[in-house]
Amino acid sequence: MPEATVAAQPGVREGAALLSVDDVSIQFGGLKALDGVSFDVRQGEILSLIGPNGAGKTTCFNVMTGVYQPTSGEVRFAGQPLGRRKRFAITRLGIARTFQNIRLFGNMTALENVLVGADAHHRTNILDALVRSPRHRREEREGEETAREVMEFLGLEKRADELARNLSYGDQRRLEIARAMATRPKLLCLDEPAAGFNPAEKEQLMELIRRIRDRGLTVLLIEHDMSLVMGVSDRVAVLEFGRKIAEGLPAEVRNDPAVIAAYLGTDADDEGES
Ligand SMILES: Nc1ncnc2c1ncn2[C@@H]1O[C@H](COP(=O)(O)OP(=O)(O)OP(=O)(O)O)[C@@H](O)[C@H]1O
Repeated sequence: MPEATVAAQPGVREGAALLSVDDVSIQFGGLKALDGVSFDVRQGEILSLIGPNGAGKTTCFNVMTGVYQPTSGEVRFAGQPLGRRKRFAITRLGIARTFQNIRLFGNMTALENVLVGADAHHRTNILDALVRSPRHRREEREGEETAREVMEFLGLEKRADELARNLSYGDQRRLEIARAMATRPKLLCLDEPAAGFNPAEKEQLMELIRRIRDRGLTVLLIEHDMSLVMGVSDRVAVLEFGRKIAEGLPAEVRNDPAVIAAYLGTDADDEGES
């Protein structure tokens, strides 16, 4: 993969805020899905966003990726307000995400799915594509290079020519991550990547998330599986009913009475593991 893919955001030093969610609220009819939420995702960290069902975690991702506009407050990426940028513009800025429910193109090959991600940075237009201009051919070549490198990183290189729908569940989940990584993000947002995984697969996923961070990416994780969250996160932020109720190191958060109460008084370890 080209060096720029893995480089840290220029001008953002390790540990400084890469993404800032600043007093963000969003209302759906009578429901405040997010209510004055603020937190930073620091350059180079793995931050987990946790909370009971309906707490607002996915809504937060949707606000960060241009799916929804906040009713008030602001999201800044590398110091720039996202404003009313559309999804593709936010992808180009360097934020990529996966979805809670797998969203692949089932009738396309694994490689073609990843190429969709790699295309995010293409500058050529339809005319370039029609006449197969040199720039278009160069972008295609670079896109394929990036896609194949990312697939290899995720151990999917042998699946490149298989239809996405024929891949195992675990490989489909990894393919989603590959597609997001092929957009060459600085911040990778993973929405419940361990859903449906057995303990061995969760271990592998933890290892993968660390390797992704070691490539220079910053990772924001939504996850219900507490052993994974506690095992992989540098810091954890907790939402409940659209409000942030805690933020800190994993050990601090797991012992926070408000967090324990939010998980209905059950041991946080039990959440999501049923
Ligand atoms: N487009 C929408 N229109 C109306 N309500 C919405 C919309 N999107 C989310 N909500 C509501 O906002 C609240 C927060 O939802 P969200 O999906 O962000 O929660 P979550 O923390 O991701 O939950 P889960 O862990 O179950 O995925 C929920 O009450 C949900 O029903």
